[in-house]
Amino acid sequence: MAHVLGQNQYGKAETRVVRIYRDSTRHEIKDLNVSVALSGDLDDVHLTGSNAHCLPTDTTKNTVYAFAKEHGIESAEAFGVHLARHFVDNNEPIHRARIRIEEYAWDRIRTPDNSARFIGSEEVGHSFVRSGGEIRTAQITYDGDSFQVISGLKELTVMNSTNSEFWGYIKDKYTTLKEAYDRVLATEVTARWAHSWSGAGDQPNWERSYTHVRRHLLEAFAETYSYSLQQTLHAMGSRVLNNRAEVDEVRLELPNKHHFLVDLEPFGLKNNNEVYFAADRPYGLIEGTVHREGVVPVIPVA
Ligand SMILES: O=c1[nH]c(=O)c2[nH]c(=O)[nH]c2[nH]1
Repeated sequence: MAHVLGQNQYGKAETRVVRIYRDSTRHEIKDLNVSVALSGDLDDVHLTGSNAHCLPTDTTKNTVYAFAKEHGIESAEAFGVHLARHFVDNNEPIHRARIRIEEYAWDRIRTPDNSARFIGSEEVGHSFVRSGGEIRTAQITYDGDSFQVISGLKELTVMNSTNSEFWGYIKDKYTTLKEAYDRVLATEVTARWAHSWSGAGDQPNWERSYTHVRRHLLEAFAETYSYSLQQTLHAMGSRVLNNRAEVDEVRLELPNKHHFLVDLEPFGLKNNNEVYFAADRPYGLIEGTVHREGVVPVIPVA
């Protein structure tokens, strides 16, 4: 019985590229993990043994490094747009490119030492410490006609130590959860947001856009008096759409990082919402998309 070759794609995954800008003594760093996935007229590669349509994954890796030198890395998104356009526009059998990028942030190390090799304001121009915070993500897809850019972040852990309640839910014979009128709300945010830019006109200022979207996500989390993580999710997505015209859709994955009050009665102590057991699993997983009216959501539901 003949089998059908279904969707397929290939490319070098997780090319780690670090680009250092040495234009002054205050160096700049871009640290990316780039995964290329190409698809197109690739039946023969799978079916006949002919590699005539196959651009080697090794070449896609080399292209990442060469572009880091030749074009620089202005932002993860701009770099991905560049790569995607290159692979599709220059290789006839390749009809679609999907570039996934993770970006790791570095902070500058500051020191009180004022010796000559330091560049003022206690900042060391060439010394960095990897930021402990979130990982920035980007996915750029190009089909020869238009681009789709989905920016994002993951591992952004946040907590509200009050202003969160959860009550009034369905109760059945298996329900043991006590209604909460003042609880800890903590989550590790995974967010992705789709841009309206699809190739025409200038690209958005991706760095600026990212900074503001991140800020709005955090501000909405902090400012929402929450009756559920679902409500907080909607507030976070809405706030981004209300404030960032370049974004059409926001998808959030919010694990509820439960903080359970520890029973201190056995020790003769009263727990006034002060001592918690931070459980790591299982966790409630709250996921949802908020998008503009009339926009067809494009962010895949993972
Ligand atoms: O914000 C919450 N949403 C839920 O759906 C839920 N379910 C649960 O047990 N705790 C919570 N908290």
